[in-house]
Amino acid sequence: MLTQRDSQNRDEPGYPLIPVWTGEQIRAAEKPLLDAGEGEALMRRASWGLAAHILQILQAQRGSVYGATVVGLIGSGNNGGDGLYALASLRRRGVDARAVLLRPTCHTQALTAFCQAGGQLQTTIDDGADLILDAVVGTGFSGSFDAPSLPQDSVVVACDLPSGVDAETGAVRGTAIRADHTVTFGGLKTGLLLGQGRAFSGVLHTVDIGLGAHLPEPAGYVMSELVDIPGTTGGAGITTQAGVDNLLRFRPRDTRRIDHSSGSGGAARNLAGEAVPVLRRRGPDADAHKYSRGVLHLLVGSPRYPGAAQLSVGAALATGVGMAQVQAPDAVAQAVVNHWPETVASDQAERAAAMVIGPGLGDDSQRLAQAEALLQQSRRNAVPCVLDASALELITPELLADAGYAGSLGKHTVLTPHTGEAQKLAERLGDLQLQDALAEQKVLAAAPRLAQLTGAVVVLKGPVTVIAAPGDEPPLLHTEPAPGLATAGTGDVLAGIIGALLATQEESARYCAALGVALHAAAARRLDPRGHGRFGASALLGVLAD
Ligand SMILES: NC(=O)C1=CN([C@@H]2O[C@H](COP(=O)(O)OP(=O)(O)OC[C@H]3O[C@@H](n4cnc5c(N)ncnc54)[C@H](O)[C@@H]3O)[C@@H](O)[C@H]2O)[C@@H](O)CC1
Ligand SMILES: Nc1ncnc2c1ncn2[C@@H]1O[C@H](COP(=O)(O)OP(=O)(O)O)[C@@H](O)[C@H]1O
Repeated sequence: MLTQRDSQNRDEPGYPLIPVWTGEQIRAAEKPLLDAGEGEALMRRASWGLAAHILQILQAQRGSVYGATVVGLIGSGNNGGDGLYALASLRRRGVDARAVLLRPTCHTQALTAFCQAGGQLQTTIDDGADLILDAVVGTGFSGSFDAPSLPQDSVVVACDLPSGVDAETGAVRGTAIRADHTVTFGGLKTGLLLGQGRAFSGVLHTVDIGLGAHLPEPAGYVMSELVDIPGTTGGAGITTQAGVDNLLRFRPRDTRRIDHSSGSGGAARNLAGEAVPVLRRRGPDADAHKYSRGVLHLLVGSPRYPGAAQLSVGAALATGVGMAQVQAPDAVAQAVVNHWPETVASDQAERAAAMVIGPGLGDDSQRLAQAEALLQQSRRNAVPCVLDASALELITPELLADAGYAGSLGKHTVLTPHTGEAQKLAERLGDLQLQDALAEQKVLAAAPRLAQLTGAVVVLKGPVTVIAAPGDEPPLLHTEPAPGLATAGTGDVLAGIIGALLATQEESARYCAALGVALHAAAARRLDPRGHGRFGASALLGVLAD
């Protein structure tokens, strides 16, 4: 039976978590199967899935597959083998599939299968091809890649990973082939979502090649921007072909197509019927009052940056709190109250269920002293707290070493640095491992390291945002593009959103931080679905409540 709360939540968008692995993890999962002599079977499954996706793409593009021209660019390893087997399958469906061998050697059995299906080798890449298949190099990529030039008008499909993209970091080494679609095997790879990998991969499709039980704990979970789609979600440890495709293809504007009336009390499920974790905001209890719902205390703004206070308070109100109270110099507090009359100006944080410390404090020494005192109060009483912007400068080796706190800020504290702020923190804490990870743009390593060093939840912000908690829970990633967020003040909005969630949700700080990041980006994508970036941070406030 559904409770009143469940029925409210069913209308609330949720963000299913999809597991992702590094290329090395996928290769390690394949190893026992390869050792058991199943390599050929894996390759057949991969290539069959690849061909099936190419047929769908051709069908959508041309209205039919018969007579379509596909040119495969074939490398020397198993990636090329997958490509050749897929081309052989396509020929059997009436596709004019040809191959260009880009290296002196290739997978011999796959070449034989291609030739037996009537395939011809050629030395040039035709201008008129409907589709180019990039099967030059996949997870075995080393060194640097020199991408061939491709005809402008052909759709490009990458086999497993666009050639030239690092399977772990998404970095392009040399030049890479830019794909419109990537069909990847065994599970989503981090390199398809991080760095330049996201832009080079196009639409992602996955093919389940039966690695299931061999897959290790994921390197992280990517938050999908979706509501419930019963039966179509890729779950932990299982990546389902239809599931992940649907998840990654859906966009917020498509949500009207999703049937809220069917389903299972709001839980997303994978094709095996298993529940997958979904991040979802809860509304207030019917019998809540403002104090039980949660008071958020914000120490924000300074004479130099009064606007930051307006943004973070406005974001907290639009996200939903029992009460927002602002601690700021009189003129700043007055401006906030004039703009948001429901706000209470207060220098006392006694009733606070959560705090936001930092947006707009700048280098105002008086404000920073107040911030330090409030941080100590949060620490003493374990009050959930967001530390943002210049409040991050309060984190020093001495603060962490403070007796009684075991070298930790505590899992109730959320730090929200962008990579520049994280770099400064790394230097202040003297941690070379973190400095190196940041310098190499290895955000999936950097965020957990900072969480480990501080004992706090870390939101490492950027085009891809990584949320990591101390301990062994895998990091969460937000990768859906929202380039318009690269504008002043959006970080202040994020701090207010996360603060409101900490004050009102019965969930961990890690959960609230991740949900806040998803709500923030979803608001930007609703406001600016095409990514034109023609909005300022304050416009986000108007769409946060949607
Ligand atoms: N291992 C397996 O059993 C399976 C592997 N699969 C496929 O196999 C791929 C991995 O296969 P491999 O381990 O053979 O590796 P790849 O085929 O990805 O790459 C290795 C080959 O590419 C060449 N190469 C490396 N760096 C290069 C560069 N910078 N420029 C040009 N050529 C370069 C190497 O000389 C080597 O021959 C996966 O991406 C996937 O497509 C799938 O068939 C599923 C099963
Ligand atoms: N190119 C981008 N794509 C998506 N999100 C971005 C991009 N650049 C910045 N962001 C997001 O915008 C916000 C900026 O925060 P921050 O740098 O603290 O801004 P400010 O201090 O001006 O408020 C973060 O949430 C970050 O993840």
